[in-house]
Amino acid sequence: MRIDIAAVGRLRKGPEAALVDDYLDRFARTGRGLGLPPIGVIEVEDRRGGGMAAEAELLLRAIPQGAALVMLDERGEQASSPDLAARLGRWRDGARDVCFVIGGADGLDAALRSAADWQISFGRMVWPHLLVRVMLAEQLYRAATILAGSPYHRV
Ligand SMILES: C[S@@+](CC[C@H](N)C(=O)[O-])C[C@H]1O[C@@H](n2cnc3c(N)ncnc32)[C@H](O)[C@@H]1O
Repeated sequence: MRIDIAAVGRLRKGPEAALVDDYLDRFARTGRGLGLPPIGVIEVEDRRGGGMAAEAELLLRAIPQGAALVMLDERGEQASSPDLAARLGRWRDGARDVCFVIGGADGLDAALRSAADWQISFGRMVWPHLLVRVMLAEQLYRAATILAGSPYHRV
């Protein structure tokens, strides 16, 4: 099984990068005992001004073939943390790769979004993609702690 975050844009050194690294490290440590691999980060950047369609093409080329696609979008399902944990456990038990996709400043191309196995929302407001990467990393760590039965997540 592979777990990746595929994102448009480069996360440069700074507070967001430090937080993402911290949560991904914590996920790797917690996940070791659960049969969950460390999370990979795939970044794409369209330098030719091709917009969302060009970004979508770059993302599709970078995303592991056959992975379950979870798109981050404000119009998606407002899932709960236990929902995410349960799905993560099922992908693991089914040895299914999974890739979480975060768009750039313009968002995710509609055609790409329609290819998603699941679209999840962190609320109806729009967040900057760098903060979404931090929140997703924390939610994936939280999901691992739920699967581990550790007290990090309070019901
Ligand atoms: C700045 S937003 C994109 C612009 C936004 N789609 C719009 O139409 O204004 C960048 C990316 O962050 C993610 N994102 C932003 N807000 C989100 C939310 N509330 N829930 C889930 N993902 C979100 C999505 O992947 C989005 O493509």
